[in-house]
Amino acid sequence: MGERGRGRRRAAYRERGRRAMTDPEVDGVDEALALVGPPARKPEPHRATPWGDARSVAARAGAGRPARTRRVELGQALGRVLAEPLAALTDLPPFDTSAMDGWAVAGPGPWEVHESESVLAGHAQTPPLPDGEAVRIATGARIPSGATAVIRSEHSRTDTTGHLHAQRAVTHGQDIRPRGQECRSGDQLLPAGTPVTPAVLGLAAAAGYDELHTVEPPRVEVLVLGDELLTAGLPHDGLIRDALGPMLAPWLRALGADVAVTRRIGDDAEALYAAVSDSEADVVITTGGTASGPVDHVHPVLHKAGAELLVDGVKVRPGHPMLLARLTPAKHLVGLPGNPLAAVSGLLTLAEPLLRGLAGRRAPAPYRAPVRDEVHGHPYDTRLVPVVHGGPHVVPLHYNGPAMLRGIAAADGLAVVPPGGAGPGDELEILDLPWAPTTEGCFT
Ligand SMILES: Nc1nc2c(c(=O)[nH]1)N[C@H]1C(S)=C(S)[C@@H](COP(=O)(O)OP(=O)(O)OC[C@H]3O[C@@H](n4cnc5c(N)ncnc54)[C@H](O)[C@@H]3O)O[C@H]1N2
Ligand code: MOO
Repeated sequence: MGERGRGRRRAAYRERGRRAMTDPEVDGVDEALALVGPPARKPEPHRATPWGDARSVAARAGAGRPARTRRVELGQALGRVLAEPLAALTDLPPFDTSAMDGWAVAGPGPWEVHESESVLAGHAQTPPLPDGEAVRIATGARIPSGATAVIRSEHSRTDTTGHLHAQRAVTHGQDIRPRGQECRSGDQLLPAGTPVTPAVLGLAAAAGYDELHTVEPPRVEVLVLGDELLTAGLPHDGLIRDALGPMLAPWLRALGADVAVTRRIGDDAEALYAAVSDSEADVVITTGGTASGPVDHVHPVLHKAGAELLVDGVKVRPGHPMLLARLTPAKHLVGLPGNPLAAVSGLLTLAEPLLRGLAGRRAPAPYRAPVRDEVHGHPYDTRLVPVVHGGPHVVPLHYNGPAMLRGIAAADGLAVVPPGGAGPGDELEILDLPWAPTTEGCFT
């Protein structure tokens, strides 16, 4: 290539780099630098683990320990997962039941009505119903023996002689829910590993349970590092608000963790060492201090604690300095980078698979969706980009830089963008967030 051609190419790279530096959609300084010029040579190989491998390592670390289980009352089981299959303790329904308010009838009509008698839900067995007779019945009440059908009140009329007539054809067994229609005692209703949702609580109660045998949620302690963090008020004098403290505990709970405490620790290696060593949590999560700045104490503290680094950096943007360490066979540490979206990336890359294993949860089925717009890629690493589901596509959101939360706050998922990026219509793996956005904003 001639000098002019090279000059033009350098100018084009500079322009792309300049755009990347200022475009909030482009993911941070690293990408910007990567775009400034064609790499003179391949980058130095580093210890960073490919994104998919890092998730597998974290999942294996979580699954490698037998889960602690406990029987808890139904009211305390929400959000845990079943430690054993949920088997029905009764037939459901437990007896033949009326599905409608109306009349229980026996044999063909018209039927003689006993107005003084009626069968209500919650009452003990009523006398048998002889052929040719009808008795008033409520939804959910036991069907008297001998009854062959239920006629809805609105489909019946009583004549002056006290006889009941059906206004529609009556079929045998209509509007009767037979005993055991939903399940028989002993049937498996749900497998072990099912998250206990409000619906599961309802099913368990209906099936006769007072307590559920559940996996104990892993205990998590969050340590927020940084001298520059304020817990209230407006940023001032180089101090900024702690965005991770308020975000992580509820997010971790949504991932099945029992967050005992969120503690703030300044940039103090001794304090961090003491907090990590003394913690009785199953998982310690730190934020910040993962890089190699003068007050980035996470690596030295792990070294001093004799921890084994299972993942030390991940080929993902944002969040590449994230790490996973084994402090003891029963205690892990996830180091989330301090940049807030980088911390989210670490949460979903390392903390989520680790906690899933410890909480006895099954992995969600991976799925892909076409992306509506072009998404810039990192030259070598995976990118995680906030998206929102919109019709058949997912829509990538702006404001996805490592220090930004504006995009993720409007997102319901993260798209996994391979090195080099994706074009409109390309199918990308999607990591769902455990909630749907409640606000709309001008982000797309
Ligand atoms: N020489 C290098 N420097 C940096 C690298 C690198 O590879 N080489 N990586 C950059 C990347 S990428 C990230 S991400 C950060 C990771 O930094 P740390 O984990 O050490 O985090 P800090 O330095 O403590 O903080 C980074 C940034 O985030 C802000 N922060 C920290 N905690 C919070 C919080 N709770 N709420 C809101 N904001 C927070 C902090 O003020 C900094 O601005 O390192 C780069 N540097
Ligand atoms: O991009 Mo860093 O990876 O800001 O997390």
